[in-house]
Amino acid sequence: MSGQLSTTILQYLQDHDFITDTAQFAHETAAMQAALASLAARNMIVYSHLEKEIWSLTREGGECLESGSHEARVFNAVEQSLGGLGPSAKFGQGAAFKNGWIQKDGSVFKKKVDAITDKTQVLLTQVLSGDIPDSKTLADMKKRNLIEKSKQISFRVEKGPEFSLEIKRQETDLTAELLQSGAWKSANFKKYNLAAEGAIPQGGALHPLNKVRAEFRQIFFEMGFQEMPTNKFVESCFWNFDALFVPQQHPARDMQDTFYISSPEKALLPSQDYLQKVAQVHEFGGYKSIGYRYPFSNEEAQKLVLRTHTTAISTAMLYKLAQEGFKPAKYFSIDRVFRNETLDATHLAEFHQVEGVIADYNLTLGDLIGFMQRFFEKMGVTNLRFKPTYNPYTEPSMEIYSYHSGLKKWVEIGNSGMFRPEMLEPMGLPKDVRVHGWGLSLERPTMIKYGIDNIRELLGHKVDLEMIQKNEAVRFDKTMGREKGAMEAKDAEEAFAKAQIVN
Ligand SMILES: N[C@@H](Cc1ccccc1)C(=O)O
Repeated sequence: MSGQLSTTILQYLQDHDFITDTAQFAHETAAMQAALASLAARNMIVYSHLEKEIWSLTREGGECLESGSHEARVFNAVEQSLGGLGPSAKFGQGAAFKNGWIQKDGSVFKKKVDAITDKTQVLLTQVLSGDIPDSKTLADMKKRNLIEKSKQISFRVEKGPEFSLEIKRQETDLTAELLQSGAWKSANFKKYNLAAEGAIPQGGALHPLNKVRAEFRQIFFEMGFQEMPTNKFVESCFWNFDALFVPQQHPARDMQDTFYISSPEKALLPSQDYLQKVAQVHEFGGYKSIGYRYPFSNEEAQKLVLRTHTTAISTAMLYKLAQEGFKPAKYFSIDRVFRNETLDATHLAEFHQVEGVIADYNLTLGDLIGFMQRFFEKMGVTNLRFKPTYNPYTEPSMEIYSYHSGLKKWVEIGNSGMFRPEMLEPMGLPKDVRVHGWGLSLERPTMIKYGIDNIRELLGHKVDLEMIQKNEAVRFDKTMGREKGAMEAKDAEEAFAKAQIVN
């Protein structure tokens, strides 16, 4: 509280009982209000707002007050030179003519009278002192941009029940000292300000990707899936490609598509036995396959990459499952993958892949289609179609499409398939075990749910931390279409229809 101003107010009230208008103190409004609010909180004063419309001079008006009106300046300059007058020459001529101050003699201006009274300047002085001229004159001055109307806030103040000249210290806390000394009996306690806004708590906030990830995880857990350990970004080409029966010449392995690691230079290879079997199936086939018939290179298999899909982890998990003695399993993961993409509003060089794998005896393509329908239904996407496609590691393979009612077309939302025998049998999985797999990106549904249309606002160095902090903790309207009041199935379907896998 500004002590000086408070003292002035109290002093004045002591002598006068009330202040009709604090404008008389010519003090800044905000400081005045703060001082009054503080005194009022102690019941020392009572105050109310006054709002007045006042006329004040514009910058131009101020200039005219100082150097004379435009017309007076024209009058004074005529017969010498109007050149130095600037815009005043233009503005003032008309009025100087109208006032009968000047006349035109051929092409030159001449004075018509000897002396003038600058009425405009006089009026400006009046306005400044609060002496307001008649409304026609006011309107005229306003039109000439000399004066403007503004609001002035001031206050009416009177003594309050606790009025005194002395501002007593107010206690904010009941302390042990106050209690022990007995001072609490006479102490003056500061009132709680229940209308004060609390301090914004410092703390972390969940990123939208984390929130949507949590929703996907929930669906997977509900459906009996176990989470795969995806906590490593670097993979060998063996696990990222070879074990998946991706030929060593496949375009996806090109530098343009995949980030290679230069140091360390080499990864460890898996067991000699498994490596042999994988090399064998690439070179010569087996399990009713004719293979790719090229010389398999261990060096190529040992190269290190930033994993291009989490299917590398699924593959290692399936291998482990085979080693430990096969039991039916359902695995999922949601984690980061890297691809050497051209960056644009919907593509980054890294994104998160949602991936699922189901391994069981004698699964069919029908089982996969049925499962996909149930899986996507949990997210509110009910209208699915499947289109045959090609993946080196699945056969058959299906792109998953959903009808986008906004775009009025079928849009790809995921990729899926049944892993090939060339991939599964070298692992030692029983022959009648079939494995479903599918994947989609986490970014696309998140962008749709949170209304973000540029991926760079979601991930990377351009992310606005405030956007993350201010995001709702819970989206009541946009959950996966399961709870009451959840996103309309149609909207959810549309949202997910946009969630295309980046492949
Ligand atoms: N790995 C695939 C997704 C997929 C996983 C498993 C089976 C089929 C497809 C991708 O990156 O798009």
